[in-house]
Amino acid sequence: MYILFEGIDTCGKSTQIELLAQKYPDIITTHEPGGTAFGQKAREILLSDSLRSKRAELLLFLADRAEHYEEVVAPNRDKIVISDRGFISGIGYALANGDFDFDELVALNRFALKGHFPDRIILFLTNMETLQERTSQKELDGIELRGLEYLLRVQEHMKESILKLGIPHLFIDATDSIENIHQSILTYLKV
Ligand SMILES: Nc1ncnc2c1ncn2[C@@H]1O[C@H](COP(=O)(O)OP(=O)(O)O)[C@@H](O)[C@H]1O
Ligand SMILES: Cc1cn([C@H]2C[C@H](O)[C@@H](COP(=O)(O)OP(=O)(O)O)O2)c(=O)[nH]c1=O
Repeated sequence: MYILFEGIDTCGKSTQIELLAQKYPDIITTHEPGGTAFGQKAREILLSDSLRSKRAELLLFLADRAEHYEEVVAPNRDKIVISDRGFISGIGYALANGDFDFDELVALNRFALKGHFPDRIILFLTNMETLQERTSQKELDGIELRGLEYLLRVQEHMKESILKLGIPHLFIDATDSIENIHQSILTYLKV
């Protein structure tokens, strides 16, 4: 089973994935961008936000996704693979960042994933207050420096995209406690 943990920066994805990985060592945990050797190189370029072309940025995230699918997801279809981010980030950040068309982005991501969209998506939904509080605790990367309003627009695009695509999902209140969120996820995944 291929599961995405999705949401904007600091919403709590990594914290929850770490809890699951500790409890269920057989779960394969990974992330985008940077889940492969190629992806690590792509991640450096992408997080520096140094590309002039928004299309170049999109295509580099798609190349990371294609390599990640080939190297990490496809060989483990018989296991539980949880990825910290995936194509919903791809669509959400691109829609908030430039004049891209939703259907075009879906087609490009379908191509990168060889038609294999995730089986489940868990989307963490945060708010401005929590976003301000948590981003103030960290050094922001180039994409995060586009601003908190940008990130909240990304979040809206993520939510709309999941609903439009009809992929089975769970929306999480990212402002809830770590333990409550953990229990909600265990119940949803029936683990
Ligand atoms: N439910 C929560 N309540 C309070 N703080 C949280 C919660 N989940 C995560 N955090 C804290 O918020 C910060 C970002 O969490 P993280 O899991 O790294 O988010 P993401 O992976 O989505 O960027 C970390 O300092 C983490 O300890
Ligand atoms: C996977 C992906 C991520 N991104 C962005 C989201 C993040 O700002 C950045 C990845 O940084 P990362 O540190 O992995 O995210 P987080 O801060 O949530 O731990 O790249 C895209 O713009 N498009 C994509 O397709």
